[in-house]
Amino acid sequence: MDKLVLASNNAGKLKEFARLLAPLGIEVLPQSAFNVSEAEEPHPSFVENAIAKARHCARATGLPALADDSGLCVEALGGAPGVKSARYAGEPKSDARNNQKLLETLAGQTNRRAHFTCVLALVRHAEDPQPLIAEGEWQGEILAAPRGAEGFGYDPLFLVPELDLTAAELGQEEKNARSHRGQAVAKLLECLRR
Ligand SMILES: O=P(O)(O)OP(=O)(O)OP(=O)(O)OC[C@H]1O[C@@H](n2cnc3c(O)ncnc32)[C@H](O)[C@@H]1O
Ligand SMILES: [Mg+2]
Repeated sequence: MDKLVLASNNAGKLKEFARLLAPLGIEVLPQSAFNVSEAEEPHPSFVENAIAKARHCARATGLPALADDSGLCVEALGGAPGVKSARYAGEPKSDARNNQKLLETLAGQTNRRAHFTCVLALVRHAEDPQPLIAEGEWQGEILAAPRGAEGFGYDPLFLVPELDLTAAELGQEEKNARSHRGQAVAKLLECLRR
């Protein structure tokens, strides 16, 4: 494998992957470079959606593809928004409206525990019978008001309790060192070295 396509249209994720995948030492291209259409993500689990996105991209490009399906799982909401995190407040996708809806939904709620989940799927080709899968989780709490301007998505509401900082108050290196995505990539790189 000397080239890999990132099967994501999320600018925030792509930025994080650029650093996280540097140790791979291979050419990593965004799927926008190939005009890949947006994949369907209809499944109830992160892993199924990640595989669907990776296969869609590999089919369109003829190259190995890596997809990330991720989301925020809030304990008091039974794991919601979960796989629906990107469109929690409906179409079109909007981080600002998602955060607003989360704050409103959790108003008066004392259990603020939540975690981010990331599932990565790497397929060598569209019909790969053995996708490489790697997962990561990041535990935190949902604040009552946003803090910080880094990152993307729900980062301004996601408090990392041991630091007393939100994910949006962390530099990219600091976030990558702790995040669900950082942990999943570390495991993926481990699998690839075997
Ligand atoms: O499917 P792609 O094209 O990769 O981009 P997406 O944004 O639609 O990605 P997902 O379907 O995996 O939805 C994940 C959503 O979960 C949230 N999310 C995931 N990782 C996050 C992170 O590190 N920080 C903040 N929010 C995150 C954010 O709202 C994302 O839009
Ligand atoms: Mg998506």
